[in-house]
Amino acid sequence: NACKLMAKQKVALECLSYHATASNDATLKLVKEDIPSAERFNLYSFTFIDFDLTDDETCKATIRMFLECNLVQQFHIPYEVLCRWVLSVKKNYRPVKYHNWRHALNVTQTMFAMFKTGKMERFMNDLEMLGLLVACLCHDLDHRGTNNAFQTKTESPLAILYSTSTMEHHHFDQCVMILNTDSNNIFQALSPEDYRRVMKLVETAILSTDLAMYFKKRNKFLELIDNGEFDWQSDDKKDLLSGMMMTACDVSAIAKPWEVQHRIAKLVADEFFDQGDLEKMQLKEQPIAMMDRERKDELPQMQVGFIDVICLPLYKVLSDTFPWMKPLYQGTAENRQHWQDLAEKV
Ligand SMILES: CCCOc1ccc(S(=O)(=O)N2CCN(C)CC2)cc1-c1nc(CC)cc(=O)[nH]1
Repeated sequence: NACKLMAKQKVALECLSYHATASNDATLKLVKEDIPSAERFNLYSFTFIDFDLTDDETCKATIRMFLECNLVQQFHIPYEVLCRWVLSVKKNYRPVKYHNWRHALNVTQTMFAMFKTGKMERFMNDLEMLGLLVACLCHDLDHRGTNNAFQTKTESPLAILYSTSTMEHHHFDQCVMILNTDSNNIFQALSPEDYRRVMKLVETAILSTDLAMYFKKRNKFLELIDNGEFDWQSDDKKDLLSGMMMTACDVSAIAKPWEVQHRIAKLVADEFFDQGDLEKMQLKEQPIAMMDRERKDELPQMQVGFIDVICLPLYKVLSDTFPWMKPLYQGTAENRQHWQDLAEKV
């Protein structure tokens, strides 16, 4: 309707004033440079840490993951297009405290480690691996550091465009916009059939990162496991497994070594508190505990809740079914103890 059209134009206008694609200089510079090995970046490990990587190195680590999965050769991705696309994706993440480019890189690296070290690649074909890595890198594009509830409450243009999974629809929109920008289309050599399939896969995967959808899907997933499901090859079962893997990657900071988890949790808290401040000032309303900086001493207890309600159940069913995913369950269980110790101190 007219209202949605207006909202779409507002969002588009905001993008017009700002070139979404990477510059040719930046692209050609990246094309010319050597790409360090996967071992140099520790890409095969579930304890990968990005803190000491420069922005340039994060782009090279991303390219290394695509090369390691043999996707560049397999799908005839022109190398310059891959470089431009990675730089364009990075450029379309905002410098917010948590949902930024570094988060996207970490989620993508966890998916890579799941394929390789977690041995999940045996359940995925090449097109699915390509789609899931692209979905991870794009899953939070143009995040503003505020959640779906905030879009609805402030009647933001995005909430008018998408009434459910508001941000996740926008992230997918941005992913499509970048692929449709000149010389950024890494899928350009795919057959029309493969193109349609991989875009559907990317859309489903990005939408599955809305935690509100996760609970519904997890129950369905648990049912399949209880019924002794193991082939995972039919489309709807593959969608379910991919959705679980996307959430597992999205929250995987919870499984990192304690110093890393503790430092990332502070970034998450700071972004939540910024939204809480906006709600106090702009909306004159009391934010939920998670976003209220006056209640920061409840944070350790909230993390224990997050681990018990969202993270451990997911990593348990994944590691029970796919044993090489166990490090994610183990890392999370260890961090639960650390958060519990802090919760008891307060
Ligand atoms: C660290 C600052 C506090 O962080 C949290 C507080 C509460 C809960 S919650 O599970 O109770 N729950 C989630 C669903 N909301 C709708 C209601 C509240 C989760 C987090 C949390 N989320 C993420 C993902 C962005 C990462 C992370 O490390 N911690």
